[in-house]
Amino acid sequence: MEKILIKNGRVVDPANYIDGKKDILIEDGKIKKVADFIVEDEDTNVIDADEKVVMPGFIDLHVHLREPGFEYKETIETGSKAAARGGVTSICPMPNTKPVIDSPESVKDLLKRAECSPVHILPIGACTIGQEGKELADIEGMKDAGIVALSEDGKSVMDSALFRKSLKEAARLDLPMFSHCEDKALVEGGVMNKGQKAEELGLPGITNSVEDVIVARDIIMSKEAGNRLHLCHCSTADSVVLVEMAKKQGLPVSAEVCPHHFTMSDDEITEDNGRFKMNPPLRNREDVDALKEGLKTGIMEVISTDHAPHGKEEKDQSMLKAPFGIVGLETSFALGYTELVDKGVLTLSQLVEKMSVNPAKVLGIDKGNLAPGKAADIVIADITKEYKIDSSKFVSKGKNTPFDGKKVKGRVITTIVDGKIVYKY
Ligand SMILES: NC(=O)N[C@@H](CC(=O)O)C(=O)O
Ligand SMILES: [Zn+2]
Ligand SMILES: [Zn+2]
Repeated sequence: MEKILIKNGRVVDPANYIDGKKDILIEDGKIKKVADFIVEDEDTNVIDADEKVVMPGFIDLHVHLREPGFEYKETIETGSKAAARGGVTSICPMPNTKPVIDSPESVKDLLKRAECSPVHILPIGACTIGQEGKELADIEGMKDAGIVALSEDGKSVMDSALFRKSLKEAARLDLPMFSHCEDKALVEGGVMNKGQKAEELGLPGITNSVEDVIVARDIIMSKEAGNRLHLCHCSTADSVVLVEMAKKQGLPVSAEVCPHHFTMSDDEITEDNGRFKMNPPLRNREDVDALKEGLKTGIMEVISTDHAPHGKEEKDQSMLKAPFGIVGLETSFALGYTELVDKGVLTLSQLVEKMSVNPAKVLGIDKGNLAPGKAADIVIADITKEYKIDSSKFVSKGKNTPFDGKKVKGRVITTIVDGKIVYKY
């Protein structure tokens, strides 16, 4: 296998308290050496990373790949290539495909399909059969087949007694539960955040309580069941309050924030168009500020995208009709760098913690770390030059983003997975 030497880059590796100029030698898919100066052999591929940052590859805990069943929106191939383009070296696909990933056979089928992927694919299994919320799935069988977490994402398991059963299985099998928090009955047809903007556009609103009551329920129920809980796409100020409360009690609770929720508030929605529609919705400024503060203080530990590709026709219509969801794999680092690091909310090292180190901790996997001996999952990025997000360049089939044309900094230049270059700008 090719030897790679990454020279002169600013290595940002918070797991090893490193933020400074280093060379990294990669051999046999692993990190061989990290030092101030490494001399290359003749047969080494040297990557000049001068003025670039070198980080552990990002791990995205929340991605929708749409295969099987909705290949017109995305396939495993296009979604995983989008990940590579975004510097994301491991992705966790959610089970809301058709059929749903709810059995050992469907997990095995997914992993077989995933052989085409340039990045690691770590599947998530559904809590209930068909995500119908009626009957518990074969969780143990799915664990044996290779799932890394459980989630009913797309909805909550609204039957609390059934949810308790899945939490107990999660605890028994040591699988984290990834909760999509949404009280279905409270949605009442809402399509965007309830507030002045929704009124202006004449659209039905989604209140914060839709999320908050299930965040509270899931924390309380996980405390009783003894499972690890990871709260998906937190969007409200009170989610942050509740996560802080759980942490103060020492509960194994983690929470993620998606780039769109810390980048944009509902007052920035310019028109009634599906590209502004996702679940949970873009919230108000106070919520956005609370999420940023939560990221800064460390209450919110993970940034993941909830990459949710949809077809052009589906999305290019009123929010009343368009499906929920926006893409994120190819813009997450740029939005994180631009909105959080460049604006002084986080250091670059803290951003890497939230995109690489902490997601690995949530899963309990040995990644997000550039020490010698570790797998060489690495991203090299340029954080100096400003550019505009251009959705027509996305390799994802989904072009549905509200950030087209947005000026950002933070461009992924090279992505390496297990010592192999899988993307080059
Ligand atoms: N986030 C979304 O708006 N949509 C997701 C489902 C989900 O993450 O809940 C999807 O699968 O499209
Ligand atoms: Zn969700
Ligand atoms: Zn999702």
